[in-house]
Parts: sequence; C-alpha cells; structure tokens
Amino acid sequence: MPKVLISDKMDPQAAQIFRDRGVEVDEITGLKPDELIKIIGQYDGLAIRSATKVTKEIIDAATNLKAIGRAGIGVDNVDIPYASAKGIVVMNTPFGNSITTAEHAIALIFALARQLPEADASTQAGKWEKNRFMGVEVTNKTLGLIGAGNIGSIVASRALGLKMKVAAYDPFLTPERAIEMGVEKVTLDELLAKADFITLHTPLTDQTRNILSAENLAKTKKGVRIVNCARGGLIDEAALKAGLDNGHIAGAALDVFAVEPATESPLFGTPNFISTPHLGASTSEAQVNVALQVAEQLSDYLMTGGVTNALNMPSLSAEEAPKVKPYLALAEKLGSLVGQLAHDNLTNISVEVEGSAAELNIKPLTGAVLAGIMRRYSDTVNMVNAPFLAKERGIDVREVRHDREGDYHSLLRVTVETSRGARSVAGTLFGNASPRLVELFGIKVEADLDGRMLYINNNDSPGFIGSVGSILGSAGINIGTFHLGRREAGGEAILLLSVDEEVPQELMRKIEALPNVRLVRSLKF
Ligand SMILES: NC(=O)C1=CN([C@@H]2O[C@H](COP(=O)(O)OP(=O)(O)OC[C@H]3O[C@@H](n4cnc5c(N)ncnc54)[C@H](O)[C@@H]3O)[C@@H](O)[C@H]2O)C=CC1
Ligand SMILES: O=C(O)C(=O)COP(=O)(O)O
Repeated sequence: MPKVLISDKMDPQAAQIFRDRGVEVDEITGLKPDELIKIIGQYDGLAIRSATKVTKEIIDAATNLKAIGRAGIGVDNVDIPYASAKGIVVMNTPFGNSITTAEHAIALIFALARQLPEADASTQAGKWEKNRFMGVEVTNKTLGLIGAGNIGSIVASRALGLKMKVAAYDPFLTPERAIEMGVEKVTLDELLAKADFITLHTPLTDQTRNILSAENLAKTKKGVRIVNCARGGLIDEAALKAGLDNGHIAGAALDVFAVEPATESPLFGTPNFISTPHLGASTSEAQVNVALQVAEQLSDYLMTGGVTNALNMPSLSAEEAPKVKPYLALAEKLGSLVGQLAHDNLTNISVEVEGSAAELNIKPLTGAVLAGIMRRYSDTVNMVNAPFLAKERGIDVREVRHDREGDYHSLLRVTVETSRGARSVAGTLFGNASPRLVELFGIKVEADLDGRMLYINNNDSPGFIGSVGSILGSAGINIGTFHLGRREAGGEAILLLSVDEEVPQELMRKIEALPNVRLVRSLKF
C-alpha cells in the first residue's frame, strides 16, 4: 500500500480521500528540515502547501518518493529540476485557490484605499479620528496588473466590475486575450507610469524576481498603491519602505514576503503599510478545493499511474492510464532493446505509433521509450526524468502518429540513428495486454522481451541453432524460449533466446567464435 505524508496544514478531507483510495497517510506538520529528512524515506508521496521547502537535501533523503503534490499554485518551494532528475512527479492544483486569492487582492486594494486597518486600530483605541483617514475612490482609477494569468484575470474582471480601468503587463498575454478580458495590454514602463494601483500576479522566476525594483518603483506615479498577493521577492522590500517613507508611494499591502514566515521586517509599523501572513489562499472554500484535488491527484498517480496537473510530466487521465499502461511497458521494453543493442551515442530518436496506439496520448509513450533507452546510463531513470536527461544530452526526439492501418491492430516503432544508419524496432500488444516484439532491425521476429535474453545476429546456415543450443546445454544453461527471424534464406538472421541465468563471458565468446556469427549480446529486461 503506498504511503503519503501530509507535511503542511491541510483540510482533513485530504487525509480522508487518501484512506478511501487505499493510500496510507500520515499527517505531521511543522517539521524542521532535519526532522523531515529523517522520515521522508518511508513515503511514496508528499502533500504540501508553501511551508514545506522541498530542497535537494530532502529529495536526496526521499529514496521512495514518487510524487509531490502541492495543494495550491506556487511551486517555488520545490526544487523541480532536482525532483525531475530524480524521477519524482511534481503536481499542483492550478485553479483551486485562484478566486480566493484574487478576492484577497481586491480586499487589500480597498484596505489601502480606505486605510482600513489603521482606521480600525485607531477607532478601537477610542480615538475617533474621523479627519485623519481621508481615503480615495477606486472608481475610474487605473489598476496596473502585472501578470494576467488565472488569478490576474479574475482580479481584472472584479476590478472592471468596480469600474476601474485595467492595464495589464504580461509578455504572454495575446492582444486577442487582452480584448476578451477587457484590459489594455501595456509595457511594464507604461503600466508603471499610469497605474494608480498596482497588483502583482506572476510566479517568482528569474525574469520576475525584483520586477518592482528600486528603479521600477521610481518610475511609478506619485501616490501609487501597491498590492502583492503573489510571491515575496517580486518587490524590493527596502525600496518599497523608502518609497513609503518619502511619500512617493501612498500605500502598500503585502501578503507575501521575500523571507517567510516574516516575523520581522523594516516595513512593519510603516504608515500606510498593511500586511497579512500569506493568507491569499486561506478561505474554507479554497482549502477544501485544493486539499481534495491534491489528494485525488496523488492517489491517482500512486494507485493507477494517472497524471494530472504535473509540472514535469505529460498528463494522463485516470481513465486513460489503464489503457496506456501496457503500451508504456511495451515502449520501455522497445527503448531498452534499442539502448542495449545500439551502442552508439544516439542523437536522434523517433517514436511512431499506428493503429489503436495512434489514438493514445503519445507523450507518455515517448517518455517510456526514452526511459528504456537511457537506462543504460542510470538505473534511476524513469518516464519523468528521461526526457530531461535526453534533452541534456542533446538528443533530438520526434513523435509520429500514423493514421494508416498496418499488419497489426496497433504498432509502436522506435527508430534511432546510428553510425550504421537508421535502426528500428517495433512491437505490438497481444490480447491488448502483453508487449511483444515483432520486428528487429528490419527482420520480422516475434518475441516476448522478458528477463535475461541472448541476442545473436548471424548468417542463416544449417546446424547453427543446434551448435548454440549445445554450447548452452553443455554448460547447464536452460533455454526458456527461442525466436528466429531472417531477411531471406541464407541471409542475415536473428536468434533471440530467453535464458534462465546469465550467460558467462566464456560461453559468449564460444558462441561468438562459431562460424557465421556477426554479433552476440546479452540482454536484460
Ligand atoms: N498569496 C497566496 O496565498 C497565493 C499566491 N499565489 C501566487 O499567485 C501567482 C499567480 O498565480 P496564477 O495566476 O495562478 O498563475 P498563472 O500561471 O495562471 O499566471 C501567471 C502569469 O504571469 C505571467 N508572467 C510570467 N512571467 C512574467 C513576467 N516576466 N512579467 C509579467 N508577467 C509574467 C504569465 O504569463 C501568466 O499569465 C503565483 O506566484 C502563485 O504562486 C497563488 C495562490 C495563492
Ligand atoms: O497556492 C499558492 O501559490 C499559495 O501561495 C498558497 O500558499 P499556502 O497554500 O496558503 O501556503
């Protein structure tokens, strides 16, 4: 039974879903990194929010971990490249808390416009400072939206409802989408120059880090009010403090900080500064959404192989997964066969599907083929990290889907470029379930690729099979299955044998020394 650790505070429905789906679950929150390192090795899945930092050290200790599920959106607390290299799927729940976070941004816009927290504190202190708290209307003001994705779009629609004008800066926002959203697409400098309010809704990346730098804050309109419900690190906090102190910035509201938990900050106590402790996603509705989703996604992956919302792997629905699974096994076996036989540095790999295989999602199949091929470099390779390893090695991967009907109801073909030209292997599923090789380097040969095998490439000649059989037999090596194929009578032939134990080197050399032998290889599946 797979085992999952919930390491951040999550709605209890998450644990219930894991149990209902047959996944064992522990809920231990507030672990320090060294405490997490000690226990993470026993888990197949890890469910987190933003508090758990999944660093290289944690991943190195996570020797059984197959998937990390983020109950929320931002995954900057997970070292995704390292998780990918270790073959761990990283998933998030990209929509579950977006309305809630957008609403928090709108709440902070109003809180700034009317200085609600300070007015509240003053009133409750018995001061009744009616004249101190002069606010501004948001109607007809320009909201500068940095990042117009899921949350940014919801903020824009709410702001338009409040009769604000919305100017959006997002390099990936198309003019058509901007029209559909009812926003003006602008450059960052245009936004800084015209916005009365600025709200940030981008992930934290190398491009967005410090996007509101001291230099950019200086380009803003005097009296600007700034909201950040996205990620700390997008704003230069020291420059923000200076802007508030010198009156250029009329107000700022931060839900997120460069260092969290932010228990101290030069910003604390600054007039017109509002803060909340990373509450953007904290509503009962959003927390139920993300908890249910993450538990379902992780259980699907661990129990059926279904992949949803993964950031480092193609999606595969839970319905599709059982259909694709036998093809994944076939794809991996064909990849492994090619990897073991073509010893060149492979630079071009093509994966072709036809018949019923052509109706499937080809991406996971390609991942499995690559995993099979790359296994000769590393035994920790899997469908998640294989495409990354292939890319790292500069391998060009092509996927081809044929509509044509061939000799088989479905066919998967893997072709690699070698110094001796293109070499290709093909296979099918028997009874829709058992992977079967049907062609090896242009020669028709039907074989199961299982366990230990011996590949012999020879010139077709009488008595050859008998000599191989007697070499193995006299050494007490049992032959399980025997598969033959040849180009034409007397031409190039292939012998694929399954053997019950490893064939020692001296026997391999004996077979190599037989007349008409071109190549002998020991294979393992
Ligand atoms: N405070 C909180 O509790 C929460 C914070 N968030 C954060 O909100 C942020 C936005 O989330 P979503 O809208 O769901 O993400 P999203 O991926 O849907 O949208 C992000 C947008 O940023 C844009 N973008 C990327 N690079 C950019 C750049 N250099 N300049 C301008 N725009 C750029 C993208 O094109 C995309 O449209 C994320 O950082 C997420 O972690 C999300 C949920 C809760
Ligand atoms: O979903 C996100 O990106 C968030 O920032 C929410 O963080 P949280 O789950 O509340 O720790």
